[in-house]
Order: sequence, then C-alpha cells, then structure tokens
Amino acid sequence: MRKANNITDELTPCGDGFIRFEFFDDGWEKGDIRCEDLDQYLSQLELVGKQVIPQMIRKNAEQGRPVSCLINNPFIPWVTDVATSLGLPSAMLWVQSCACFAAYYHYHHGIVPFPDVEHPEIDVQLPCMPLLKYDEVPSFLYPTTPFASLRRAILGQYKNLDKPFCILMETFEELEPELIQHMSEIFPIKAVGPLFRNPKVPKTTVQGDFRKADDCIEWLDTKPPSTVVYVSFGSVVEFKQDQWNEIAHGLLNSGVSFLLVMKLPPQKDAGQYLHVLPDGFLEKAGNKGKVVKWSPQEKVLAHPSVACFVTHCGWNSSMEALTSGMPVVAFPQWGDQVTNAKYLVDIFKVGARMCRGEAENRLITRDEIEKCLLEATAGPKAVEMKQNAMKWKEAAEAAVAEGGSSDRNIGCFIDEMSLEIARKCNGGYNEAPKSVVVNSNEKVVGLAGSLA
Ligand SMILES: O=c1ccn([C@@H]2O[C@H](COP(=O)(O)OP(=O)(O)O[C@H]3O[C@H](CO)[C@@H](O)[C@H](O)[C@H]3O)[C@@H](O)[C@H]2O)c(=O)[nH]1
Repeated sequence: MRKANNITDELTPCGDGFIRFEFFDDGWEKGDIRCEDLDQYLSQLELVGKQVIPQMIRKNAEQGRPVSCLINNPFIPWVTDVATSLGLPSAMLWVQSCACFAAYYHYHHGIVPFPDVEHPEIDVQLPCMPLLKYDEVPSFLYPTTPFASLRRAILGQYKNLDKPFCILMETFEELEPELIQHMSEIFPIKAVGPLFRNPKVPKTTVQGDFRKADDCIEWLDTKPPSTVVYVSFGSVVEFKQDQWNEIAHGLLNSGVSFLLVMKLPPQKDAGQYLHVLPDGFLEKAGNKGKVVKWSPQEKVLAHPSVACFVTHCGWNSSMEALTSGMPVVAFPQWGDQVTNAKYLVDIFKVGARMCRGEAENRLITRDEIEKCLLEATAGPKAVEMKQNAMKWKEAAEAAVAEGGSSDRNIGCFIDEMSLEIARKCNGGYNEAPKSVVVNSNEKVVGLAGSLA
C-alpha cells in the first residue's frame, strides 16, 4: 500500500486539513506461512497492535498531535479496548451495508432462525429487510462455509459493540432508510457514505490501494459512449482457471467492448492461483478489449464510455457503482457479496443477476455470461437499470453534499466526539484534541477529509 501510493511520512493536504498514514510491523518475517491462517494472523495483529498503538499515540502526543479518537474496522475489535485503556473515545467504521450488519447482529444473538446443518435451506426474515433466501444471507453464516475464521472475526466485534460511542457506516440513509432507522434504535449508528465521494476533496491524492493502477483511461477515451463493459472482481476474489475460461469466451462471444481486470496472483509461486487467458484471446478481442492488472476503478466507473460493471458485489464496488450511476451485472461469490447482489438486483434495481454465489457451487457458463452481458448493455432492461442507477447517483451525491444526510451525520459525529472527549478529560486524558486515528484497511479518504 505504501509503495503503490508513494506514501511518505509527510502530512498530505486533504480537504480543510491533512492526513497521514502510519504503519506498524506485524512482527512476522515476510512470507511467513502463518500469515495465511486468518485466525493466527488476527491474533498476532492483536498481540503486536496492543503494544504498538499506545506507543504511536504517545509519540503523536509528544509531537504536539494528541489523538482524540480511535476508529477501528470490524476485523480488529480489540482497538476499542486500547482506546478504553488510554481513556480515549472510540468509534467503529462498518465497511459493509447496514443489511449485512443487521444479519450478523441477528445471527450472533440468535434472535431469528438462520440456515443450520439440519435446515440448510430455510429463508431468513429480518426486521425492515426483504425476505432473504438461504443463499442470500452473508455466506460466512452458512453452516458449511469454508470461511469460518472470517465468521469468527466478524462476529467477534459484537462482543465489543457496547464501547464505541458511534458506529460509522459506509452507506447512506436514503439507500437503506427503514433499516438504518431500525438498527439505530439498537446501536449508535451514523450513515456517512459514500466515503469515496467527498465534494470537499474532489481530487484527492490520498489513496489506500494495494496496487498501482494501470493506464486505461486513454483507451476508454477512444470508445463511443456507453459501449464498454467493465469487469472487475475486487481485491480478494479468486476464480479457478475453468471459470476464467468461461468469462473470457463469454466476453468474446457477446461482441461487446470490454475492460477486464485480472489481478496478479497473491503469491508468485502459488501455482493454484495462476490463471491465464485462453490461447488467442487478446488477438481475437483486438481493439475491442483491454486487460489490466488493476484499474483506477472510480475513474473507470465515472467514464462515459462505460455501459455496465460486471462485479463480485463487494460493498465498496457496489457503493462506487451506485454513486457513479453505473448498472451492474452481479457476479457474487461469498460473504456479504451474495446479500449485496440481492439488494443491487431486487431492491436498488440496478443489476442483472449472473449467479448466486458460494451456495450454488457451479461453473457459470459462457452462454449465460454472454446472455447476461447483452441484457445489461442493450434493450429495455438496460435502459431501466441505467435510469435507476442515475437516481441513486443523485441521491448519493445529495447525501454527501453540504447539508445532506451523511454530511450532517459526520457533523454530529464530530460534535459527539467533542462531548466524549470533554467527558473523558474529567477522567484523565486531558490533552487538547487535534487528530483522529482511523484504523482501517479500507478506503477512508472521504471520512478523513470531512473530519479534518
Ligand atoms: O482494478 C481495481 C479493482 C478494485 N479497485 C478498488 O478496490 C476496491 C474493492 O473493494 P470491494 O468491492 O469492497 O471488494 P474487495 O476488495 O474484494 O472487498 C472485500 O471487503 C469488502 C468490505 O468488507 C467486502 O464487501 C467484500 O465482499 C470483500 O471481498 C474498490 O474500492 C475498488 O474501487 C480498484 O481500484 N481497481
């Protein structure tokens, strides 16, 4: 992340203030095999982080920047304990939808029956939400999920949720209105999204990508309006080679122009992750297709040549698509993606469904892919999805504009933080507050800008 974005120790101007990233070592050698076991890795991060973060905070205070609030993401709930031990206010930044937050909450407390080993295919009805079929529930909650460690990590946070004075959410009130209101009766939720779209910092240089983006905007500039399909599956989803083959042939057979992101495998030597495009693919595609390892996605989604977005429905990609007025082809795999796909297709009505994700456990064929691409790029369904997407774009922009719901919520957060600090000052921590630590591996540029 540091290399990909040329991050230095300097303060970078952002909005009315500045932002700076600080990193700490996880204490393991590069390539340590234990990093691949999430349970082990998260424990190590906690062990090291609990020692190092207080030191970082002290050092900042000594340098005239006393920290006023710690914000953690859901995978590192122990940061809240660090805040408590230092007498600092803490908040949590939930980086998925309110719907998924509600699903995990109801599961954790056993309030509503979820699919289990004996009843793996029951539907789930949660308050203020559409009926979720068994395969539309976040897949980490399936009894058969291979990602049990992620379930533990996510549910772990619900043990600590009585401590943060605020739960910031990467959503906006107009997107999930009844649900946000309902969950706000249980938790101190503030919807502050979309975080990547901050009108006060329209051209920020602060980025948190893991990779450097390849050039593709000039290529898009050569294409007519609304003709290119953008295909990207986020930063962690991996397909087997046979699924890549079907995707490649589906793209070629559909005849549409496309920009395809094929990430580098996570480790050069991890043979099972190496994937290639079918022989002759690039030649057949010619100037109709471009393949990159990483794209500047926000710019791509805002480009007039792009007609639709084939996505794994990660929440950042979903929010970016909605905020850019971009229809989607939903190609979910696991976790919250299956729930996001349900919302994108059936509730927000901006998506065509390509597949249903983990529970299906099948190869999505080139014919299905071709059919779905054509449906999403031409004809009445494409027009309707575009119209709906444009409405969400307007709503998202209004939410973060001055006086919009997310802008007001950030304002309330700051006010409440000041009160918390005043309250804590009486209890011991009495430096004048100047900076906020946002501890998350997600993009939080907009948040930091607004905080400043
Ligand atoms: O070529 C690319 C591909 C992606 N991105 C960016 O990378 C982010 C991808 O985020 P997301 O869509 O959320 O996908 P993942 O990175 O895979 O996110 C993981 O974490 C998310 C938040 O918890 C979950 O919603 C997802 O299911 C989970 O896969 C977005 O900001 C994209 O703009 C690029 O800039 N260039």
